[in-house]
Amino acid sequence: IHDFTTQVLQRVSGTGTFIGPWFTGMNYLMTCDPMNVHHMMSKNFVNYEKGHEFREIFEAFGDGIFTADSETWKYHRTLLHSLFKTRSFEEFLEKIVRTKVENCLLPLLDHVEREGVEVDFQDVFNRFNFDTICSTVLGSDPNCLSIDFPEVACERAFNEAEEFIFYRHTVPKSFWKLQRWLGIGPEKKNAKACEVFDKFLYESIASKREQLNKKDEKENDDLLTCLMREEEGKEHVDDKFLRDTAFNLFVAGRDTITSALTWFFWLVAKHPSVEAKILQEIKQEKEVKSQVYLHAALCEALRLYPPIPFESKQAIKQDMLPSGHEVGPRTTILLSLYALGRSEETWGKDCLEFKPERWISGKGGIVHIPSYKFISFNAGPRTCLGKDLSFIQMKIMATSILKSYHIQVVEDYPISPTLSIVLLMKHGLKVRVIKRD
Ligand code: HEM
Repeated sequence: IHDFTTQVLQRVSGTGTFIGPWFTGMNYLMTCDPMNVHHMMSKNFVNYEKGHEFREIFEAFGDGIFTADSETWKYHRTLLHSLFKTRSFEEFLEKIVRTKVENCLLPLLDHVEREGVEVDFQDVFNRFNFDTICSTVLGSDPNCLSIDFPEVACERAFNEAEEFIFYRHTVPKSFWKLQRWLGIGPEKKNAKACEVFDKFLYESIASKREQLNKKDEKENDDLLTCLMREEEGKEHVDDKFLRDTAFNLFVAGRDTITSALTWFFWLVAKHPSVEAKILQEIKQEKEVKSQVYLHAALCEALRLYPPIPFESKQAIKQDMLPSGHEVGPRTTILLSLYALGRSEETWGKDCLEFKPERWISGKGGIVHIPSYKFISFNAGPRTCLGKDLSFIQMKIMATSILKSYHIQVVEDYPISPTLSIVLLMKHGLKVRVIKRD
């Protein structure tokens, strides 16, 4: 569907109207025009919100940052910004990631190599990231990543709840609402998954409160503890508020990084010259922040395969987009991040090629590309809050793996994207790992 959308948008110069059959009520304006993106995300930001319909579809997100608008969003944004953008939080995350790599990821890959078996890298990254996000947000590690690939109920429930959201995008509102009311079909499965995941979150919150009340907490730096400490006594900081914040951070931080790393490793496996250049850089640069070529290769993977392939916005008042399209109040606008990353007008004739070099300037630094063109981390006031942290984590993981192993994708393995709100691989990424000398 993403490639199809890209082709259609190219034919209509980047913006067009999509009207579903009359009974579906599905009328959208679709765009991948960077000027429209700049207009909606930055210049006239106040006129474009997520809107009520978005909140209905993304019900499981509650009142967290992803679905919030206006004052509620500002409150969440300021709060999370103050927690994320500190040196100590960056160090806390880096320590968690490095420990997990040393204690779990590398031993698991050693085992896989010794046994000579195939492994699904997407599953490995998903498990790694679930453990990492649990440690970062809740301060505890469920150990999903281990050589026996255990089935962890809360992780599975989270996967199901997330996959389900796409379903609500594809059927008329009245249809899913009826299914929800009757408790049947995918709605029933989703309600069960949410119940399991909510139980896990509420239990974690309760045990944190107990620790804080007893004042026997160790020096905990996890986000939930920081939030409880800083916002103590504020009326709205109840269990529901903490649940919603945690859920939003799980979605933000888990599948996005899984998606980015899975497509990155697939692209690197298909481009041996890129792999050789990354390895050469790893030998020279010990600090992840100085690895320019690896940074460029990750940006290139994110351009071609943006983990969040589309976003939706709703206009509040009548407006005119730079492309000349009129939008009325409550018009839903779908932005195809996927199509924008593959637009010939923005990226040139070689837009479909994987070329990290396009990100490197003559002076050897990273070329600055405005976020309304490289939109994988969103643009304007709602730019992703975890962008810098993501690069640190992805670079540590990519360096640790590539330094020790050559990755070989299983021949003829089917590679195609899922139909979901996050661009994962439908069949995972089956690989063999070969130890380097
Ligand atoms: C490769 C990794 C990542 C990518 C590509 C990415 C991309 C995005 C995108 C496209 C949005 C806008 C979504 C929307 O408004 O519908 C977003 C928002 C956000 N991201 Fe990320 N993200 C990544 C990792 C992370 C991580 C690790 C965190 C933190 C744990 C994070 C935290 C957030 C938050 C809090 C927002 C909401 C910002 C707001 O609405 O003001 N992200 N991200």
